[in-house]
Amino acid sequence: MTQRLTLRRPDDWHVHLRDGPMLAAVAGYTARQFARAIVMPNLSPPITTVAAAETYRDRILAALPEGHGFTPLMTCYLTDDADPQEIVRGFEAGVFAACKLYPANATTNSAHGVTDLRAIRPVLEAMQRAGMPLLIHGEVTDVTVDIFDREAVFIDRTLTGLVRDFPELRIVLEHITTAEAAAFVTAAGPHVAATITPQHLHINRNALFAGGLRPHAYCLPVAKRERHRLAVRAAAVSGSPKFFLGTDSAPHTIEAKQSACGCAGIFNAPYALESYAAVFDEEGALDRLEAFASLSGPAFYGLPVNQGTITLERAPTVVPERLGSGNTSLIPFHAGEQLEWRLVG
Ligand SMILES: NC(=O)N[C@@H](CC(=O)O)C(=O)O
Ligand SMILES: [Zn+2]
Ligand SMILES: [Zn+2]
Repeated sequence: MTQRLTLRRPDDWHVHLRDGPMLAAVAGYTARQFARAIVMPNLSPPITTVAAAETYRDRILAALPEGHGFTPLMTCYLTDDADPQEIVRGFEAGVFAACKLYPANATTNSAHGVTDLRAIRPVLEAMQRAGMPLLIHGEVTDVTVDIFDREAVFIDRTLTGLVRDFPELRIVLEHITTAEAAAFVTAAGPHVAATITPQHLHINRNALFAGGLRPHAYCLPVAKRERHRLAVRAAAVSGSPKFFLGTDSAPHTIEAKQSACGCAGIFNAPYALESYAAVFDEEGALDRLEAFASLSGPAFYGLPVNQGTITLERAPTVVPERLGSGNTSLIPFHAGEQLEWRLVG
């Protein structure tokens, strides 16, 4: 049995670091586990300009402890009136690593998202020419579509056409949750990839209702049936460079989660690597964790792999019931559970 695992320093290709006191509370957890992270722009108001991304990046760096060695990779939130020039200028200046497409009202802080892809065709054309990645929250917002089908329907109604019309556009289907998404990405060309969260590898939709309503298991896209979890797991451990790590760590205050209308989002940053390691271990695929966590993401984004390594040790780790204090007290993913791996440095 493998007892120690040393990997190139990994990156998180999808994280919500928030702003203000919540940023201060959570940034260190991500910086402790990852060298770089793609930081989601769904603040209120969203990050839509180069200037806003630069000042947000400064606030992230200011929230980190001395000597953190962490690089936030900033993203631009697409709206119907997104400006292709501003976006490409930000990409070429090294401020924007990618653009994020939220279908309007699909998820947290997506009210300003795109209502009709036709509105952003000039942006997509400019991104395709520049080689700038498009990151997609892939769910339809049509309320007549069952919530558990919204990802699969998005693939049929939107993504298939997008990939056909923009064959050179680099696309990441974020936080995939279905067998359909895994199959679509596998079958698509090398410009199409996907990120996978820890929660969608660990839980199926039963977790939302285990003995009662479980707000801390609620995120979007919502966890699906077991057969989908198994398909997403198979994709993650397949060794395919199209599937890589993106935690989608999405902290909300306890009050916002434990509410009559609770927010979507699972806070998984503190034990993300331990959580992924558990999955790769259970699947007999620990030898593929490095590709998933540290190699395939940089390859897709055209960035160098990180210098240095991290080490995971087989040792029981009990995840606390709660982290932090006051207004930024948070319930982490796996709260109160034991994971069999520990990040030792
Ligand atoms: N994943 C979530 O459930 N929530 C995210 C938004 C998102 O990534 O869709 C958030 O910002 O809270
Ligand atoms: Zn999302
Ligand atoms: Zn997200």
